[in-house]
Amino acid sequence: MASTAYVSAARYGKDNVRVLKTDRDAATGVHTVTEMTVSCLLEGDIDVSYTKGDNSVVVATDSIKNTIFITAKQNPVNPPELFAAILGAHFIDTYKHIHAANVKVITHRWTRMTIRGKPHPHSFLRDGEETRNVEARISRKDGIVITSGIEGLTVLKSTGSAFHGFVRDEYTTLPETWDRILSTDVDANWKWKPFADVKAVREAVDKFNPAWEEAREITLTRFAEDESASVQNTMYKMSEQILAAVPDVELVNYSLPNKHFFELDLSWHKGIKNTGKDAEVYVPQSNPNGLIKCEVARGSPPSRGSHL
Ligand SMILES: O=c1[nH]c(=O)c2[nH]c(=O)[nH]c2[nH]1
Repeated sequence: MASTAYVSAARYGKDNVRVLKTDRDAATGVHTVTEMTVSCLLEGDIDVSYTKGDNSVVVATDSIKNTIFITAKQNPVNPPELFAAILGAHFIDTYKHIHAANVKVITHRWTRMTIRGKPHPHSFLRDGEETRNVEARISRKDGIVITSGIEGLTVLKSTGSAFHGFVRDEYTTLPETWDRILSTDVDANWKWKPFADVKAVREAVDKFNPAWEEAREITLTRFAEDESASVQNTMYKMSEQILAAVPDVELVNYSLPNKHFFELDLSWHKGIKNTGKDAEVYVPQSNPNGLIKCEVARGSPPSRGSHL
């Protein structure tokens, strides 16, 4: 049968590779731990593995998993941006027919314990489900493109958030509010200007941790201090400030669920006042939730042309 189909895109590899690396300072006895979940998907001249069952082009996903462990043993895993670049570059440097590697590194929190008022040398706690994420695409054609981010940082403020002036029509039931609870799980990322190769990433190595700290600090400070007109407006201010603080970043993205807390009318019970300025007991909603996203770039918007 003449073929009427072809592989228009393909990638494969190992996902959810869990790795823990310890660093033991011999002089001080202080340990540091890094726990990561790694994904590594390859692209290249691999179509025949799909179309003909020809496995001669397949680097087994099991070998990709082994390579992740060996790369973690032989290289620093901090900052994760450098680790991701080194890991991805290995595949295009080692296999001529592999043209790109897509690496994702999720770093989980293990924060040093404070015991009897002192930082403990080898005990850690999981202080929240927040992760530090890196996605890197390492390709022959485009060099190394890295996006760093924060995910799962859950925050709430009990005032300093309003939402009014929105479209009111025959579909609208939501009352305007000048004071509401605002809560979200922060998913933010910042895309770096492309790097030519691993050497260029090494030269930028001191920029990654401060950028993550800045982005996290800006997110928390803006969230706390902004007299929020909407999730949209608050997230834009955060993005703008990250672009200003980190010159090598070209794009900032936020994706924020609006986790609603409904007021509860309790007036049916002995006339209890629990709405408006008397609201104290709220009902947290699991779903549905708002979902507000934006991407913010440097400079001025391109002209969008006429909509006429
Ligand atoms: O900050 C908000 N943005 C919205 O777009 C929106 N829509 C809504 O119902 N509540 C909110 N809150």
